Formats: sequence, C-alpha cells, structure tokens
Amino acid sequence: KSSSNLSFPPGPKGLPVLGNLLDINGSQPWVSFTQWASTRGDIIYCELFGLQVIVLQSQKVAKALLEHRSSNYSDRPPISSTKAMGSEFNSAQLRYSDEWRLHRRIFHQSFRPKAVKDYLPIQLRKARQMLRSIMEAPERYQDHIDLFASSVIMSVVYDYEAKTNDDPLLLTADKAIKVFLEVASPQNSAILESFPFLLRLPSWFPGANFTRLAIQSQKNAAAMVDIPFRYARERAMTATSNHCMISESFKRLEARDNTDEFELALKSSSATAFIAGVETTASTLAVFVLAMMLYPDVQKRAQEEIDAVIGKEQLPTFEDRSSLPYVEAVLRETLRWHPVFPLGLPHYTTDSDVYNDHYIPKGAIVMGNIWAMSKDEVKYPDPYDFKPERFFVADGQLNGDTVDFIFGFGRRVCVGRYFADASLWISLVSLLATFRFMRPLDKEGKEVDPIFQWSTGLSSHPVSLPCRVVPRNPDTIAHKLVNVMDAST
Ligand code: HEM
Repeated sequence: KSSSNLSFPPGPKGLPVLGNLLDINGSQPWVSFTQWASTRGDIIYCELFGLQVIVLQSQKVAKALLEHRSSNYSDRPPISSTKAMGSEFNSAQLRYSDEWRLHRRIFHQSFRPKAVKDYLPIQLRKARQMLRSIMEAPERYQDHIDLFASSVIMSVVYDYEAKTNDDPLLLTADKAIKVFLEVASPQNSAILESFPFLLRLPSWFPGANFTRLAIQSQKNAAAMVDIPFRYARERAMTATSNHCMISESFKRLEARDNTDEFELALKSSSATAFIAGVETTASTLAVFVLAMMLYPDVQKRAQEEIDAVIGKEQLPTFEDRSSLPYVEAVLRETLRWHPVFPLGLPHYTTDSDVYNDHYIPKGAIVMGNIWAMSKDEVKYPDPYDFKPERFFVADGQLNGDTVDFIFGFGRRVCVGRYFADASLWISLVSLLATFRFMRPLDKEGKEVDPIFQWSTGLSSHPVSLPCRVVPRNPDTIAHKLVNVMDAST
C-alpha cells in the first residue's frame, strides 16, 4: 500500500527477493501477463527482483497513460549495464532528456511520412533482389529475407550496398546485436539491475559470464557505431553519393548546432536504426511465411487478388498498393497474429500517479503488453486464428484498424514505423506474387506442419523455419526478374 492508502494495481502475490519471477514463463513473459489479465483486469502490478513493474494490458489503458499522460511516462528505466555493455549510444534506451530529443529530431527528419517516400525506390529494388536470390536458392529463403531487412537499412542510413549475408559491415553489426539481445532479455536485465556487481567480476572468475559478455560487447558496439558512419561521412562528400540519413542530416546541420554533439547523436541514432529496424522487419516476414504455410487458403486468395489486379506478367510496385485490399489485410493480420515485439520497450514513470484509484509509484517500469492487445477477444474474435477478413467492414471496404499499437505508444512510439510499413508491404506483396509457401514434406512425401522454435528475449519470431518455397510461374516471373535486375544494377 502507498502512503496515501491507495492500492497498487492488482497482481499475483510475490516472494521476497524473487518477487513474481517464478510466476512468469521465462521465455514468453507476455503470455503469463496475458493470463493474469483474464482475472485481474487491464492494469497489473508485479515485482521482479525488487523492481516495480506495471503491465498495461489493453490499448485503452496504454493510451490513457503512455499517450495522454506522456509527460510522466516517456522515460526509460535506468539500466546499470548500459555503459558496461557499450550500448549507451542506443537512442531507444536513452533517458527522457535533451540528448534523447536530439536523437528523436534527427530520426524524425529522416523517417517522417514525407521523408520516407524518398526511400521507396530503394525498398523496391531490394525486394526484387530478394526475389532473385530466393529464386536461385529457395532453401536459403530465410537468409535472403534477413539480407533484405539489413541491406535496405544499410542503404537508406549509410548509402552502403550490402550484397551478401557475410558482408563485413553486416557481420560487425550482427555480432554487436547478438550480445545486446542476450543481455536485454527481461530476466537478464532484472538480474543485472539487482546485482550490478555481476558486471564487475573479473572475466576469469568462474561464472563471470556477464563480465566476459560486457567486454566483448563494448568492442562490438564501438565497431558497429563507428565503421559504417566513417564510410558514410566520407561517401557523402563524393559526387556519386545517394540520398541517405547521414548525408541529408549533415545538410541540415545548422550553424547554431554544436557539431560534436550533433555528430555523436547522428552516428548513435544511425546505429540504432540498424538495431531497431533489422530484426523487427525480418522477424515479421518470418511470421508471414509461417502464416502463409499454415493458412494456404489465405495465401491463395491474396495471390488471386494480385493476379487479377496486376496480372501474371508484371511484378507489383508501390502504385498498386491501394488496389490490393486483401494483401493489405494480410499485412495487418501478420502484425496482429504474432507481434514480434510482444512487450514493446519498457517506459518508466517520472513521478507517482493515480489511475482509476490505482497507485502507480515513481520510478516504476511500465510495459504495454502488445501481445495481450493483439489477443483482445472482443476486438479480434478467435484471436489465435489468422483471418485477414477481420479487417473488412460489411460493405467490403477495409476498416480503420491499422494495428498501429504494435509500434508502441506516446512520445517513445517507434520512429521507424512508416518506413517499416513500406518495407514490409513491398516485400510481402513481391513474395506473394512470385512464390508459393508450402509446408515441408515428410519421408513419404506427405505435407507436415513445420517444426521450429520461437526465439526468446525481447523479440519473438520463428527460428530456422522449414518451408518449401516454390516459384508460381517459373518462366514468366524469372524472365521479368532478370530484366528488372539488369536495368537496376
Ligand atoms: C516491424 C518493424 C518494427 C516494429 C514492430 C517496431 C516496434 C517498435 C516498438 C514496439 C518500439 C517501442 C515503442 C515504445 O516505447 O512505446 C519501437 C521503438 C523504436 N523503433 Fe521500432 N519497430 C519496427 C521497425 C523499426 C525501424 C525500421 C526503425 C528505424 C528505421 C525503428 C526505430 C525505432 C527506434 C529508434 C525506437 C526507439 C524510440 C524511442 O525510444 O524514442 N523501428 N519500435
């Protein structure tokens, strides 16, 4: 109970020290939180290693607090491991401060709706490159999807062409991100927050895994932030450079700006774009492939729409978007069916607050449970089924629900959402136009459900998902692709 006699929001009873850790499904905490919601309502309180955590289970309460009271809910929790891991550059972790505002301004200039239009030709070209690679080696389709997600960001941020998965700059970034993700899982973060000395143990000390990770991580992070930035800055001076986040930002640098501060913010936010934008995009496409395999009727209907509107002789372009409502609904349903960032990123209260007679302490971690919102049975009946039809109103028009809650809330809402939307749409429609996604076969040649694992940590997506990817119209599409590629490379 708080001093003012108000109660915390309801939640399960915890143990001293561990709090509610044992009540939580460690690899999918959002599922445990969602189960708690069924008996306790849409705002929940729990404790993890002494941290006070508020979970918001509905869009209504997330909007009421994170958006309408955003001045109190826009901070991020202080993470004691940030500096030790070398991740203090990460815009998404910055405290609510002038530094964060500068990062956000830089992002906004490059990723606001008007600015992202300039990137559409790059996104189209990268989607076509992905098709051609899948055509050549369909069994490695996941590598090609990953390369699409990372090379599209490398191009728009650094004007850098990453052509293969083992491109040196991509490997540098991948290495850094792998370590971050390992440490950033909610459980690890809670452990490090409570026992920061784990980061100070000498690296030879038995069990000093975190220290070893930290040393490695600092090196990886420095390389990931500096190397591509240096490349882009030099390239921006050349006559052949293309429009990208770095070159445009330098053009906007104003005389009154502090150059060093600006440059640090620019290189930090550029590296953040990679961290925040690659895995999320690739993961969403992996979820899409899974859905297409499990729901062949949906796949067929989307392909029939594409054939009817575009024909079998053409590949889709952004101009076709408004003529393909069913494909639009497939994209929305992919985002809703399995949100890849099921708890988003934690917000943090600047001050104590009272909401519907519940006391919310100062310095509490506040999470929007995007998973629970996507499984709201009133808004989305049969929420575990993949049904694009749910996005149509009676007269056959799309409804107004664009599932934007998967991008978070308030002042910390995802800054890359318009860009992500375009990347996802063009890749999804191009894949549907070109390939069929079918379940794997067993020894007798019978179709079986794919066997795979879900990733654990902050992001949730299928790992090593087996799928038979087969060209729909081998001759015509293959021919087109080669022509298109010849013209664009
Ligand atoms: C499917 C793709 C994506 C999804 C699902 C996604 C989702 C999210 C979510 C849930 C948040 C947390 C919002 C909150 O705190 O309430 C976030 C933050 C962020 N996203 Fe995305 N994102 C995606 C793609 C991207 C891309 C492509 C970029 C960059 C180009 C990007 C950049 C960021 C940044 C910088 C933040 C931190 C914002 C801040 O703390 O102020 N994201 N994203």
